[in-house]
Amino acid sequence: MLKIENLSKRFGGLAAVNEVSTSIEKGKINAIIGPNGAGKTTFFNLISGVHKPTSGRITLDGVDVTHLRTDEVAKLGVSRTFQTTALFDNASVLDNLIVGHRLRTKSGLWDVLVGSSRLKNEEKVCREKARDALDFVGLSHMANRMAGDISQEERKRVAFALALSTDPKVVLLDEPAGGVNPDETVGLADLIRKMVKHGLTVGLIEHKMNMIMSLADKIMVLNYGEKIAEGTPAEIRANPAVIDAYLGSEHADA
Ligand SMILES: Nc1ncnc2c1ncn2[C@@H]1O[C@H](COP(=O)(O)OP(=O)(O)OP(=O)(O)O)[C@@H](O)[C@H]1O
Repeated sequence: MLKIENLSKRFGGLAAVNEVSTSIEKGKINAIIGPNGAGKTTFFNLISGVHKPTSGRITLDGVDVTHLRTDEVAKLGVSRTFQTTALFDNASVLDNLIVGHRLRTKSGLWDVLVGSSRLKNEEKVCREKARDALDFVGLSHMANRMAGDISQEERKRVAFALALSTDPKVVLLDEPAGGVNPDETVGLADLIRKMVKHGLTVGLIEHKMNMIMSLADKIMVLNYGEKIAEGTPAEIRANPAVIDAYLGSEHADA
């Protein structure tokens, strides 16, 4: 699905991502783990067009997407969530989703000024997509709640809904279970499994090792920007380099 070849990103003298080659495999949960500052979020930022790579190549189903902008990558089917879910706290959950969707599918100013039929149609589609996404993540009953009044776990679900509202093929989830309790983590893991069951491909960054080990089909381990291992959960758990760099340390949460 996504093929990443020799991908690097330098910030000044720092190689945040260094010559990483891997793939995000279709219909699978592809996890990325590693210590704080290992380059995991930067890796997602490169794939989703937030940062331009210093070198390397990214292809999506054979199409070169290396230098595309975020909105262009989103239109081709790559969507993502962020570590912190920025919502408009004084707007309803549904309105947050509608605005989020519009930001990703915006009509031109001309459409807005003349109230074109394209815009009206887009608005209708947008509202339907938002409701479908809310339903998928189990928050239909929260549609009219103020975003500022919902729990951290519900914010995480809204983040999933935002990512799903653009009909992606691949969803990149950056610490989806950060800051939520163990029971809620199980619920979010179920939701990730449901995404895959519905045909989505998932990229997953997470520090919660129980969650990663039970969910991932494959795990890539980054350390100081470099890929130090890749394999099944069982292979990764037994890999001495990974234990040394990450699993044996205090970084990985249960
Ligand atoms: N925009 C930026 N400008 C300069 N340096 C950056 C930028 N983004 C990330 N870095 C640096 O790149 C390195 C990798 O950071 P990144 O956030 O990708 O790590 P991470 O593995 O996601 O960490 P965490 O688990 O803490 O989220 C860090 O040293 C970070 O300080």
